[in-house]
Amino acid sequence: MMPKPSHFYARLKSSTNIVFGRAHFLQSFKTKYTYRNLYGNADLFEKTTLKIIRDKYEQGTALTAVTAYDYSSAIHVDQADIDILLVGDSASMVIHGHDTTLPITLEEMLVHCRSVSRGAKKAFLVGDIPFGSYESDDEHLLKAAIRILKEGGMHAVKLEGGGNLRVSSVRKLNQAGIAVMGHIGLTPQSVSLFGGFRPQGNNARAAVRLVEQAIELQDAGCFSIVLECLPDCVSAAITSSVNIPTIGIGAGSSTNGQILVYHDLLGFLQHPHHAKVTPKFCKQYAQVGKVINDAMLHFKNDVATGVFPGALFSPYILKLHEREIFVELLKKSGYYEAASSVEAFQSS
Ligand SMILES: Nc1nc(=O)c2c([nH]1)NC[C@@H]1CN(c3ccc(C(=O)N[C@@H](CCC(=O)O)C(=O)O)cc3)CN21
Ligand SMILES: CC(C)C(=O)C(=O)O
Ligand SMILES: [Mg+2]
Repeated sequence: MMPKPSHFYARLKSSTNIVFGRAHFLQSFKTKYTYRNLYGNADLFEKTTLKIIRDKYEQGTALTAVTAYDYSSAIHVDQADIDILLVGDSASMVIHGHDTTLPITLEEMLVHCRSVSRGAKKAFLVGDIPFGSYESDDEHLLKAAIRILKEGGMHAVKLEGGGNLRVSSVRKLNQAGIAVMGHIGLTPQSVSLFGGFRPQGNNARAAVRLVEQAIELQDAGCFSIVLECLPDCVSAAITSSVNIPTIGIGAGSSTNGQILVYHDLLGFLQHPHHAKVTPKFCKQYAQVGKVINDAMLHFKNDVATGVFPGALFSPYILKLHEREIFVELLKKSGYYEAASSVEAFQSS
């Protein structure tokens, strides 16, 4: 049961120091009422906090992360107890069919976030801040991030890149109470600058810069960092330099966790267009695209040959008595063709 508002004020009033009073109030609120009061199910809430990620990291358990873009994919990811579910701006490519992640809008991302948050009950939900939402000013970024949490139902946001501007953005987001995941290495939103989806950290100076960026992002308050398309030894250097979990994609085995795009992991996209954007570091754990193609052809063939739906998949029945009246009524109204088609049906 939620405490009545009068309890809040009584407790606050009775404290001599308002700062102490607030801390005391929060502590006693937490222990006395537990999160069950706020979220309905304390077990589920516990599982969705950052704590589980932190605990796994500290225990040395590898973290798993997968992207999802809608309700049904979110359920699949969630049911497998994947730790982190990322609503990636890769949706721009795998869902919307663009060649890069640049065109997807904040509004489109929010649709994906809302859909995913309805399906996922356990995973920690992270939403990518799309290109164009943080390049101009922090005000803009803050508004986008707040919408991703408030309207999209995410638990945290992810933003790409390092350097002074990003570090200051991460600080501002943290000040606003928003958990941030960093993302360095191949940051697809910089495809224009990179001139393609080019692997990063392939010379010593660039590799050192990445280590520095990771440390800066950690110090700014990121709870985790995605490392994309880096040599294994560069990921290892980064991972050992920070005390927050690194999550790799095409970044070798030395990170604290791995992330893959849903469709890549499932071998969803067998279409030639996707062959060109399914990176070579993706392991396909199934050939779902082939399963879909085969099912489509099977359905088409069944309809063409009359196998589907057949009696088995035609569940709605007019009882014999009603059918006879139906025929009579049709005849009375002069619908002779309709009547004989019902009769033919009866005799078949
Ligand atoms: N389906 C999908 N999977 C992803 O992992 C993914 C996306 N889409 N979209 C957003 C980014 C883009 N990513 C990519 C895309 C292509 C390569 C790739 O093929 N790189 C080549 C070099 C290409 C070049 O030099 O132009 C490579 O050799 O790694 C890598 C990462 C990773 N992300
Ligand atoms: C590949 C992951 C890390 C991502 O940012 C995305 O899917 O958008
Ligand atoms: Mg992304």
